[in-house]
Amino acid sequence: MSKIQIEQLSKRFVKRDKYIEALKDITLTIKQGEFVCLLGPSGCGKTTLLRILANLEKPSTGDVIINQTDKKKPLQSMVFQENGVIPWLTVEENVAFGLKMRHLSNDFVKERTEYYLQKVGLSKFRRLYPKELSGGMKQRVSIARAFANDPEILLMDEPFAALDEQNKFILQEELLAIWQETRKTVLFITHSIDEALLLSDRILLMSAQPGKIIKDVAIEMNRPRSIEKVRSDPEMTKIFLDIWEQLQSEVKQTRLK
Ligand SMILES: Nc1ncnc2c1ncn2[C@@H]1O[C@H](COP(=O)(O)OP(=O)(O)OP(=O)(O)O)[C@@H](O)[C@H]1O
Repeated sequence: MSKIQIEQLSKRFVKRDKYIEALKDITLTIKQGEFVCLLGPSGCGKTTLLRILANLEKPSTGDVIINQTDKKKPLQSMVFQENGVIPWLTVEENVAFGLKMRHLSNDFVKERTEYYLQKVGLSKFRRLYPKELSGGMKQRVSIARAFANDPEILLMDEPFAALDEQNKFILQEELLAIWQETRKTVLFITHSIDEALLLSDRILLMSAQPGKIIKDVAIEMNRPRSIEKVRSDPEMTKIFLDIWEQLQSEVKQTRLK
């Protein structure tokens, strides 16, 4: 069943007296429960596409349809690279925030909050404020909140980009464990091919500006995956090199513009 349908989408921005063609003719279907990573050179329009899906930006032309199965659920939740937590709320209050806004029963909010705090290993830090947390802990709060909201789709914009390698691997595996349980439809932006290979059912590669989808690769490796398995698998190495070459050529084009 299709969860997200994008038809002939283009986006132009006006900057001073010039047009910037950020996205061009994007047509795409994402299935219910699919984990899709979006890769592409800097400035190719990845965040713009995510913002359109989050209804923070309107397409210039074309349509976006998110297939809503439950009207009581939010359509989407977003996780950003940084600053996604509310500084004056505790860890627990941050995770519960979306649920409280929907006026759900206190017992339900408490149970869901507790569940996701445990999933990301933050139960004993529940009373801390964001300024008392490390970068990795803050991202865990954002992930817990996004999943606790139980949205129709999850939009993640380089959520691990600011973390050190070790923390990144741990959070990637935690995210996969929660995703495998919930089977949310996820659209995840990354600059890392390794990250995309580890996480995705499918990788979409975008061209240099104006952003178009130039490659759509199914990643069929069995789950659960680990970075060690991904790096030692010959098929994954082949896909890595293929995407690497194409990405390099798109990055070079960006530099020539
Ligand atoms: N509100 C805006 N007004 C004008 N131009 C914009 C606006 N938002 C984005 N752009 C332009 O649209 C293009 C795509 O930007 P976007 O942030 O979507 O790219 P990106 O692929 O996410 O980049 P990065 O990988 O560096 O985060 C860029 O040229 C950017 O300058």
